[in-house]
Amino acid sequence: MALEKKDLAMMREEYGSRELHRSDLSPLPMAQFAEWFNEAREVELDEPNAMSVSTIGLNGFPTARTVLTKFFDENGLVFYTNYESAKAKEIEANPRVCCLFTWLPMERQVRIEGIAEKVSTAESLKYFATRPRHSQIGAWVSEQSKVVSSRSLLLAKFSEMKRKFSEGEVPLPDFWGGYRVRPTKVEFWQGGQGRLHDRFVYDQLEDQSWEIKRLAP
Ligand SMILES: Cc1cc2nc3c(=O)[nH]c(=O)nc-3n(C[C@H](O)[C@H](O)[C@H](O)COP(=O)(O)O)c2cc1C
Repeated sequence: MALEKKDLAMMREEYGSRELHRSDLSPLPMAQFAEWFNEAREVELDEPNAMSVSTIGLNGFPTARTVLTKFFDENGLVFYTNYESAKAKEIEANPRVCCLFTWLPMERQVRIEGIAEKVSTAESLKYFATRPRHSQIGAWVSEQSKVVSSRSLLLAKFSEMKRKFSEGEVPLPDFWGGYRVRPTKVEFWQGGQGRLHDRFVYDQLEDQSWEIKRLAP
């Protein structure tokens, strides 16, 4: 059912359930991220590890898609994908990416700009081994981002791969693996009353230390 334009314009939430003060912040952005991420898990948000990753398309337009973060630490965030997908080609041409987490029930957003690089095969293998078997086979089946004439073709290829790998472990495809996004700039946004939101940005300096600044909402 289509919303009246008027109704859509009236859709708004009042924020302000929490505040973010400079004194709350960890000196390191990924430590601060860990704190917020753990809080998102504690309140049982749906898929808090889902993030939108933006790349610069080969045509110059920015482009974005959702992926799942499977690991993070002080060195950055890791997600897994097909190394021949559109995003992979874009990262190869320009490794500058932006990751966005939107945790609406907590009135929070985290924006992470950084440089994407492939993780080692050993790291991808370690993660691949933990995936359910059908997901491992799925990685072999999908030529991600390419045009496919029908779903039945995909299903036929899935059956073929299932037969091929009917015994033993499913090997890691050489066209599949992880990217680590090493942050260079991280912004934490906490919704505030009267749209006076709290925003703090961590900028990485040349000596690798981090400078924290409050931004106007
Ligand atoms: C909730 C959610 C999680 C997703 N997780 C992944 C993921 O971890 N890795 C991945 O390659 N694609 C994932 N996708 C699919 C991507 O959004 C995207 O369609 C796909 O990676 C192809 O993107 P590309 O053509 O820009 O390379 C996910 C989609 C959604 C909605």
